[in-house]
Amino acid sequence: MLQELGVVREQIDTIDAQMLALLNERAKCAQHVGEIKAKYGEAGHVYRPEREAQVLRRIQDLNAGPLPNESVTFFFREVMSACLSLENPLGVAFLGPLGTFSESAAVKHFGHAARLAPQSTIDDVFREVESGHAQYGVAPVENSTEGAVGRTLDLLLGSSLQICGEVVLRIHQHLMTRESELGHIRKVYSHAQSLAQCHEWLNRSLPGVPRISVGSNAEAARLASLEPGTAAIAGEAASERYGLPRLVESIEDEPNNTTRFLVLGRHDAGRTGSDKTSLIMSASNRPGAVHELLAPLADAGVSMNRLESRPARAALWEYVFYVDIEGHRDDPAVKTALDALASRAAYLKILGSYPQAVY
Ligand SMILES: O=C(O)C(=O)C[C@]1(C(=O)O)C=C[C@@H](O)C=C1
Repeated sequence: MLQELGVVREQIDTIDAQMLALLNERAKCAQHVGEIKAKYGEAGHVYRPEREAQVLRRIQDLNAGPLPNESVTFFFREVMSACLSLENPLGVAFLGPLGTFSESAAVKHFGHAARLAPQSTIDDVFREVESGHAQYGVAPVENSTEGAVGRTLDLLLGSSLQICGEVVLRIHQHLMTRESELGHIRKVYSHAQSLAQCHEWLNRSLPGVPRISVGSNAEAARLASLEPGTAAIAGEAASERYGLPRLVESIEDEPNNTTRFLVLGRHDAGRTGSDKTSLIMSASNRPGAVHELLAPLADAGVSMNRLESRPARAALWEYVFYVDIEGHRDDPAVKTALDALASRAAYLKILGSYPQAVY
């Protein structure tokens, strides 16, 4: 056996050396790209969301296995993250603390070479990017079970920031504890939203055990790592951050639980052919107004992915509508629809066009 293993390990060593040489070749190309951008006065636009989406989609198309698309996508994202950091490391603000799902979303999108800056509120995430302290921000916008994140929607209304990307994260909640059996757990810590997402599992598996709601999942994991007889419900990032073993994995009641995050910056993204555009509109308060407002989309053959209404904060209009449409604002059909919307809507704000999330 040892001889057979030795032969294959030698092959692996040779391949690793080739991969290393190729990775550094690629990194030199990225440095060269950086020099070209600087020469044409675009040094500030190092991060190119449309290019990254194209690279990842192409890799998925080329992938012949046995590695699954999820693994090769993760790997190439990290490669781009490292290459980009040679051009100019990115500062990315997100809703902290470290160990939350927002951190996982930021890492999933920007890779480990980005300089992550945890913030205490979604308002601070916006502020950090608006002030230029961070180049980009990551903010949750909707969860498949809990619905819209109202604060993010409200801030988009008044902010000058643009949406340049989206991240879709599968939310897996794990029960983590230093205890070896469920029977030893006398208290469960978690964020209220995570407790709600695991409500049925808790009723079934830990009946009568008090559930304590705390500020974040990461805080729950920190407490459970210190206090014997307790557990936390949190994601993988928290379990790794606090070295807390996962006793039962994926305990969320809804197996397709996902959260969508927006990537915010001071520019949006170029066209990739598989894009989204986000808008805010308001209609006057009379019967049929909303239907009339949305008609230009159907007329131009543009699909709507999402429609969310929020009470307007200024009493000028009763409601504002957050609309996601398929396509880029430079696509002819989208352009036609946006021109028609601009002439009908009492208020129209284009939040940005950006590549659809690459999973
Ligand atoms: O193509 C570019 O513009 C690059 O800067 C190179 C590269 C890459 O590594 O492929 C790196 C960062 C950008 O966000 C996109 C792509």
